[in-house]
Amino acid sequence: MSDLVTRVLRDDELRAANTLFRASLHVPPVKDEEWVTTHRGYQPERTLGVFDEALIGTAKSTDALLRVPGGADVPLAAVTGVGVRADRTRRGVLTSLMRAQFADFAERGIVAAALHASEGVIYGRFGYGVGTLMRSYKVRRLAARLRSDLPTSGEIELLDIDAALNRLPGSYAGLPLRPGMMSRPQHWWYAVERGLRASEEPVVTAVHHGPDGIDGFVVYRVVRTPGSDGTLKVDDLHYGTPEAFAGLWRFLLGVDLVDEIQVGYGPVTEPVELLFTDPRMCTVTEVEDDTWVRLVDVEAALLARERAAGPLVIEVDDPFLPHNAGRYLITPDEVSRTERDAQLRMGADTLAMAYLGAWLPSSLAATGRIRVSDPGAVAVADDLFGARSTPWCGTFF
Ligand SMILES: CC(=O)SCCNC(=O)CCNC(=O)[C@H](O)C(C)(C)COP(=O)(O)OP(=O)(O)OC[C@H]1O[C@@H](n2cnc3c(N)ncnc32)[C@H](O)[C@@H]1OP(=O)(O)O
Repeated sequence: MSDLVTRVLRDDELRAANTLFRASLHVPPVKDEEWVTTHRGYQPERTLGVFDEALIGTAKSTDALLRVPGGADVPLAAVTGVGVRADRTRRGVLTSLMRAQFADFAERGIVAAALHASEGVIYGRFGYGVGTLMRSYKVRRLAARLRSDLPTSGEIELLDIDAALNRLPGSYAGLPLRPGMMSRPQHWWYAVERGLRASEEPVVTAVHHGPDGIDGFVVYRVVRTPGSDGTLKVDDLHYGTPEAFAGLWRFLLGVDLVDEIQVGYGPVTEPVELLFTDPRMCTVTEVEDDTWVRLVDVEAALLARERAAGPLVIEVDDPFLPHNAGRYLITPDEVSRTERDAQLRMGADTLAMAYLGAWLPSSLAATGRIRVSDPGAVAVADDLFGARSTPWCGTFF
């Protein structure tokens, strides 16, 4: 593999990278007329390519911010567009891309990286772990009744695509974020634009106006098949107040010619079923991994999140990013390197699974992912990393 070259791609090489990525997912290339909007989704200088005689592998990222427990934001690289030419897989091309990406992230002070994995076996070896979770659910639109004690204030307004692209970025930026959520950089909205404009079904955006402006929105499509009522598919749903939560659902339940509402990407701990007089109107169809998170700078990551318990000494193994390897003393006041004996030992991937609160350390210990030298430390770690709600990213990239 020594004759491989891995480097940042020039702007005029991005289309080939996009075509390669799509081919690796068995998806046709974008059409000429779609390339203009697709291209705008690429942040300059953030796409890597691996070459032998030709381009054989690619990965890209977008700079953003990650909300961590306690409310701080850390620099995030949102990684996507990973693909290797089918006749060049299993020769270390992805490994080379990951090494080059992490070197760049570390140099630029990125604290964490995140991605949506196409398969569960790929990214653990590079120190990524399941850091947020998501659930899919469906609601019986014709039978569901909202509880009478829900708030009723606020107004719904429909926006066309141009107005939505104009107003949603600012609206999203003003909403409170859960741990695991991220800022949405302009390049992300550019990438969304192509999907909105290329959709076969009309895409509808409804915003909820509260007393201080837009405090929630939903983006959806209605899919109708001959002989049956439609299915309303929610692509994006965010809100900042109970009024907006109830108001958006009141609106969705009122959309005509719809039998079922499907939400494919929601938070695990979002009490939608409690909006209805009969909670069984909502059926959870799937709970699965959302983002895989990689702590590029373990010390900075631990410092940034809330630490309401401790002291705790953990040892982190990180063969892929050795600067992270070693022992850390974590207390409510500080995070520092230490020579003290470790109470818990874990890989960087496992720490990433606990970091945002997706998995309790006791669960990680029970499944052998955390090696325990001091059994009393497991409860301390649960108090330290345990979350009030299951982290969720809520932005697909
Ligand atoms: C964030 C995103 O964009 S997710 C989309 C990822 N892309 C895809 O799924 C498209 C289709 N797949 C591909 O393009 C490629 O197979 C990739 C990118 C998944 C892997 O690329 P490769 O160059 O084959 O990976 P590489 O050779 O560096 O593999 C490193 C190790 O991971 C293993 N590995 C990599 N991919 C897989 C896989 N899909 N299944 C099982 N093992 C895998 C390799 O066997 C190797 O193991 P080893 O070190 O024990 O020998």
